[in-house]
Amino acid sequence: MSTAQIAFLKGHGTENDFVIIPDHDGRIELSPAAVARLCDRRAGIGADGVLRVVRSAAHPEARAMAGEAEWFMDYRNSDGSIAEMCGNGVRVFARYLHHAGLVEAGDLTVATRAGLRHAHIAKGGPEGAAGDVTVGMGRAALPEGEVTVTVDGRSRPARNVNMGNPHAVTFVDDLADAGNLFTAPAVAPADAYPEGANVEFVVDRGPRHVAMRVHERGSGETRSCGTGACAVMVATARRDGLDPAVTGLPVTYTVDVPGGRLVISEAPDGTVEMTGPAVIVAGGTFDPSWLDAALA
Ligand SMILES: N[C@@H](CCC[C@H](N)C(=O)O)C(=O)O
Repeated sequence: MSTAQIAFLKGHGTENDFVIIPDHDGRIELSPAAVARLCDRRAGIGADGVLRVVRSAAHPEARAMAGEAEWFMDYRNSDGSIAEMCGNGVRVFARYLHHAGLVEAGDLTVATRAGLRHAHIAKGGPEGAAGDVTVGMGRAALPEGEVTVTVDGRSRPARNVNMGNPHAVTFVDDLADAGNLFTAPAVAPADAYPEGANVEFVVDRGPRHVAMRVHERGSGETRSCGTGACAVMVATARRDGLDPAVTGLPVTYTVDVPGGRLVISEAPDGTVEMTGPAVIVAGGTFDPSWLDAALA
């Protein structure tokens, strides 16, 4: 790492928060330990994850998408691990691009490890309020097979949903039943999730309205998870006997998370779309030698 100061911003989507590192030409090497230190809420900047903003053409994993998406979202969990996809991250990534003057409000396409994601940045409201960002999240895959989630010695059936990344969705009577989500709930069988799982606990709030808590793989309990909320929407719709591919009608749910509210729809072609807020709250610089010293 060079000794030049590194610029960062801090942003969140329904309080799923990120350190954003603009690295347009792909010059910054972020080791897992450096990511974990940046995300440390006491010894670092503090976040659920890192969004490195790189031109697709400058990143080997995204070069093939450069013709369709100028920007690649290099997402990392707070423990430094890499995940395929981050739904709130795409909204905050789009907000950053707009905030930095790199894109106009309206439609844009973002390259991610799960492929291309199409987003729409709504024009801001009155008095400078930021508009919501909508993201096309692709289709949910629903692998067959029984899955269980165990908390405090009690096992519950769960639905295996893949939104580009893996989720186990289970229904509870009370969100407190999820217990302490700082540690990962046990999910079985292990071979249903060879790469680990994000685990969502869901309660009903009303017609087509649920609330959830989540333990995120690689980040612990977070205040929101966009892919998790989409997995919850699809699992809840199927539990409610609703499948847009069968009825030919789209279905929409409101999903409350501890950090806010997301609105999620599934279309008859199976594509899932999520709308919610995305905010940039601060920016600054850090000296990379701080990371080196901290990690030495
Ligand atoms: N917070 C994210 C999901 C981030 C990735 C996840 N922890 C994983 O490892 O799959 C979201 O908003 O989707």
